[in-house]
Amino acid sequence: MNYPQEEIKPYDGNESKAEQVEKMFNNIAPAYDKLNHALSWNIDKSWRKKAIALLKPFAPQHIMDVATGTGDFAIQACRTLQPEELIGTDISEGMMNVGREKVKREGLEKSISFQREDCTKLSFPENRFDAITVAFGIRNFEDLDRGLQEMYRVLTPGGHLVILELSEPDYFPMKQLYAVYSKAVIPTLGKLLSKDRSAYTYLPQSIKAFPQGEVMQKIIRKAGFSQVSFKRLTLGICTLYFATK
Ligand SMILES: C[S@@+](CC[C@H](N)C(=O)[O-])C[C@H]1O[C@@H](n2cnc3c(N)ncnc32)[C@H](O)[C@@H]1O
Repeated sequence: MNYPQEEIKPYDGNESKAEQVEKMFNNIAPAYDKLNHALSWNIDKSWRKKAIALLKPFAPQHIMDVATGTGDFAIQACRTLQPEELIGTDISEGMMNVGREKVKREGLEKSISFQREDCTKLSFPENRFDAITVAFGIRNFEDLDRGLQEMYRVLTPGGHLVILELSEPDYFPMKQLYAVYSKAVIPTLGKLLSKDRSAYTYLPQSIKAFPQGEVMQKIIRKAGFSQVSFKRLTLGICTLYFATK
């Protein structure tokens, strides 16, 4: 255990964090998209857009979307970047099944495929991808360092990593607004729509514990990445990290 969020699990019980996270996302998969867009008031779409725009100048052809979930980031990246292949990877088949249906509906099956992979032990060879994206997934890893090292290993030299992660705002008024929103609105709406209150209590707790800004920048560097930069979005409720192998 290196970081506090690695200790925070969605449920009580002895299963590992990875097992509990997989169970949680399988549970909430049918409600995830609706809840995600409702809780973020659709701002998540513009965050993904900003992240994808960073990759555009490099025209990556082999992309992996880690913790792809229901595939929103993968679909948006595929439309904008038009790569030769985009593989969405995740530990939750329930989430990816929703994604598979969406990809079919969008007619993108030729470009996007899904594969069950735990990012802390990827089955891909070295230098396999020229870009990796991760949106709102890295916070759930049982071993953050290992996950970053694995992404570094499978990226080609000069390839890019883009991470979007939720964060806690530092300043008035967003700090105070966020405190109320995360303690009252998120767990209540989460329980109502997904029937899994633990999942939406876990969400703000894991955001609070997760390394942010400069601290996270150092952790990404420690995994081997260079030119690591970050930008706070929407007054700090989300942070966008960009790094190069
Ligand atoms: C909040 S969802 C994000 C989904 C998607 N990226 C998006 O932008 O909506 C987080 C996803 O991370 C996945 N996940 C958690 N730990 C993982 C791991 N170790 N390896 C791969 N995926 C993981 C979960 O199963 C879940 O689908």
